[in-house]
Order: sequence, then C-alpha cells, then structure tokens
Amino acid sequence: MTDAATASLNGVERRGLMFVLSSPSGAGKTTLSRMLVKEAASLQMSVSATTRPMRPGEVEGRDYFFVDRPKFDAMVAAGEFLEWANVFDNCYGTPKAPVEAALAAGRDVLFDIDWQGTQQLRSHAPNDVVSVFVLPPSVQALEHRLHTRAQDSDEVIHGRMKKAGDEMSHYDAYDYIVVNDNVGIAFESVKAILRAEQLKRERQIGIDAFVRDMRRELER
Ligand SMILES: Nc1nc2c(ncn2[C@@H]2O[C@H](COP(=O)(O)OP(=O)(O)O)[C@@H](O)[C@H]2O)c(=O)[nH]1
Ligand SMILES: Nc1ncnc2c1ncn2[C@@H]1O[C@H](COP(=O)(O)OP(=O)(O)O)[C@@H](O)[C@H]1O
Repeated sequence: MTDAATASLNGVERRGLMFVLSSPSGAGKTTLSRMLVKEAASLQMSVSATTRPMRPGEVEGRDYFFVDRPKFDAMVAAGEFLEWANVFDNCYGTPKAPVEAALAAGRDVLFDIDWQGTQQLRSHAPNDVVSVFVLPPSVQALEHRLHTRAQDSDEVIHGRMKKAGDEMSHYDAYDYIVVNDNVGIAFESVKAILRAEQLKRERQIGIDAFVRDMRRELER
C-alpha cells in the first residue's frame, strides 16, 4: 500500500497514522469511534463492507457498506480490500481506495476492525498503525450493554457473549488498553493516545527542518 503521506501539525509536516480500535462486541468501540470522529478534524473513519444484515438505526455507507456474499467475494478477488476477515460467521473488509486517498491527503484514518484485521494492517504498514483495545469494566456490564443496544436478537447476543472471551484474549497484541467504564473518561483516554501518537518525533517528519530554521535564525 502507499505510505501515509504528510499533514501539518502546528506548521510541522507529519505522517498520517492508522488508528485502530478493537474490542469484544458491546464494549463500546463504535461509541468511542463516533465521538472521536466528531471531535478530531484530522481523523477520517474507514467504512467497512460487510455481509452481515443491517441493524436498526444503521445507515448504508455511514456504518457499513452492506453487500451480499457474491459481491464480497468479487471484491476480495479484485483486490479491493486492504484486509478482510470472517467474524461471527460474516465477512468484513476494509476497502483499500478510500484509506489510501485519505492517507495521501494527509489525514489520519480510524478503523473499527477485529484483531485479525489489525494484524493484517500492521503487517502492511508497521510504523503507521496505532492500536487500542477497549475492554468492558465487567462481564455483567458487557451483557447489559449488548441488551440495551437492543439491536440484536437474544440468540445473537448469546453468541457474541460466548465469543467475547476469545476476542479478549488478543488484548496483548495491542499498543494500548482502555477500560470503558465511564464513557467520558474512556473517550479522554483514547483522545490522549491519538494526540500523543500524532506528536511522536518520528511522525513529525518536518521537525528537523523546523528546528534547523530556528537555529539558523538564532545564529544570525
Ligand atoms: N477485520 C475486520 N473486522 C471488522 C471490519 N469491520 C468490522 N469488523 C469487526 O467485526 C466485528 C463485528 O462487528 P459488528 O457486527 O459491527 O458488531 P460490533 O462488534 O457490535 O460492532 C467487530 O469486532 C468489528 O470490529 C473490517 O473491515 N475488517
Ligand atoms: N461507558 C459506557 N457505559 C454505558 N454504556 C455504554 C458505554 N459505552 C458504550 N455504551 C453502550 O453500550 C452499547 C454497546 O456499545 P457499542 O459502541 O455499540 O459497542 P461495540 O461497537 O464495541 O460493539 C451501546 O448501546 C452504547 O451506547
């Protein structure tokens, strides 16, 4: 894939980054992603394609591109995905073109993808991926959230609870862990991670020139 291009932070050129949020279903990554996109102007959400049915309240092209299995398979065959995986017996994939366009325009991209997709992204662009794993504060809270979201049948919720332990076991492949108890505090934590990663010296590729120019001016 193309390298992340550059954006400017306080006038210093920097590389865009790929910010990944993963969690067991119901822990709150969609909630945190939406809050983040609203507030961080540099961040663009990657909208995945999926074969799973649309939930009440979801919007085509905002939450997902809802496609049938033959269409999904055709997209895989055409190399249209940056990564894709099978999750809960449905297929999910990240369309490549919008991500490359966003990075080329110097924007950061936010991904709500599972551990398999995170691993694939990391292998494509190890220096550009920052990954955050979101955990619920307890099993009871997770179950309660899945029920209060009221978008899945009891059977689907039961299936997701059964798989939550497996999903959680991948926490140790992530750079950061945020326990989403109070949503405001979790949001502040995710925002702080994004900001700190944007400010990493190696991502501020214009910093050498910035400092050099100031030193020259001081020497005059
Ligand atoms: N690998 C991969 N995983 C995805 C993608 N889009 C969504 N997922 C993951 O698929 C899982 C199920 O997502 P979804 O059906 O929306 O349920 P949710 O967990 O309640 O948000 C979640 O772990 C998502 O992070 C994608 O494009 N690629
Ligand atoms: N900190 C929190 N406290 C209470 N409820 C929350 C919290 N974070 C998210 N929720 C609620 O839990 C449900 C699941 O959250 P969602 O963001 O859809 O999870 P995920 O995308 O990880 O499956 C939603 O109804 C959401 O409003």
